[in-house]
Amino acid sequence: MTQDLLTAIGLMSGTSMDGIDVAIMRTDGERIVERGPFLGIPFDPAFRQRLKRALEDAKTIRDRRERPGTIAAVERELTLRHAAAVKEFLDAQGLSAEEIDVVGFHGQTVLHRPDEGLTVQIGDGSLLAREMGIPVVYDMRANDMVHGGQGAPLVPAYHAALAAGSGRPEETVCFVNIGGISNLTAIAPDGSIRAYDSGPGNTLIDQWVEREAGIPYDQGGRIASEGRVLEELARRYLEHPFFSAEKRRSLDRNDFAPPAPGEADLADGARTLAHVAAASILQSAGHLEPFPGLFIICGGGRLNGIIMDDFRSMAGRRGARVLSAEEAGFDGDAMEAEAWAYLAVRSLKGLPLTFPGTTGVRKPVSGGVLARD
Ligand SMILES: Nc1ncnc2c1ncn2[C@@H]1O[C@H](COP(=O)(O)OP(=O)(O)OP(=O)(O)O)[C@@H](O)[C@H]1O
Ligand SMILES: CC(=O)N[C@H]1[C@@H]2OC[C@@H](O2)[C@@H](O)[C@@H]1O[C@H](C)C(=O)O
Repeated sequence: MTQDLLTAIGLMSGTSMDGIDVAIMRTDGERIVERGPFLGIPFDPAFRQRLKRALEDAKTIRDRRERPGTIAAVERELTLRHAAAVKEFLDAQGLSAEEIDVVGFHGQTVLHRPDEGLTVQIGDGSLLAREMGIPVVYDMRANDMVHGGQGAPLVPAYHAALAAGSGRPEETVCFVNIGGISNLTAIAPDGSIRAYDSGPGNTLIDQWVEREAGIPYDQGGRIASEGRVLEELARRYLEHPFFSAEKRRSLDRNDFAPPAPGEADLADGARTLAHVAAASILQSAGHLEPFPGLFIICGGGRLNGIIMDDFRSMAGRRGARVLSAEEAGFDGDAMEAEAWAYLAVRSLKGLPLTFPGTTGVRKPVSGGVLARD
């Protein structure tokens, strides 16, 4: 593996627990030479329930190698599902395993407590490498934490590469990923990066509509479009100490809880939580100096029209433009999986994955564990 340009597959299963994203790219770990096709494979409801159970079981973990309760079995199943996803992707693209240099494997975050220096992503990198016959880089967050970082977000190095490939901007450009949790990366014209988690993204909406209506998410924001914002409830979320703290900290899915039953009807709850998702990004972007001129919105939340409308009008009042990833020439579904492909190549080359301006790590550090096939 001495050649400069590598072909890498990235695998992401994010905090929404909606499925496995597969992307492919060619890169030298600095420039993105080519972004390829993308495949999203949803989890069936029964497996999502097993993942949720694993998140519950993870609450007792004190050492990141522990696998209490159902976790060991779920980790194996998750890994085999990733191997099957790669096979499906390769078959669909007419590619063979020999044509892939490396796979970047995120795994599933089951616990994230940056204040205790603890982050756990389940996923057996060695098993995945053996199943696929391709080397795997996994566990990319741990080394950052060892060096005083928050262990997240890791996508910013990739956002910076995308921005660098789009020419020199004259204003601060801010990538926003609205996944289960939202995070942002601001890239100044001089190339400097600031990044951090910005608040709850879709996770509250997903948990709310699942509990109230038995559906996994509010498609297009249609339920929200029939409701109104409950100001009291919204304020309770937006006054959370996370937004006003001196130090930016990364979030766990459980840092915010959905409204209690009876606090809102279905539509008003969905509308209020969509407003909270948009307003939290704006509140968090308020820590940036100068305020960005352009926001590029990625992740599943960009498909919720109410979040987008709210965010457009709030950012517009601050004089900023808002584009979806696609409007900016990127693929908003594939971006995180692409990032894991990019980071895997950086890891192989010993390049930094995180920086003081992204995770608060003491110095730029690489990371990840290499499992050979
Ligand atoms: N068509 C749609 N309309 C509205 N919301 C959608 C749509 N499609 C996806 N979403 C939302 O996006 C979520 C998935 O987003 P994404 O895949 O970016 O998150 P993730 O990668 O799991 O999370 P994270 O980035 O926090 O790790 C879904 O759970 C849902 O809430
Ligand atoms: C611990 C963990 O898995 N964090 C996720 C989560 O989902 C979004 C946000 O919170 C971000 O910090 C991170 O994922 C993205 C992919 C990242 O590390 O950049």
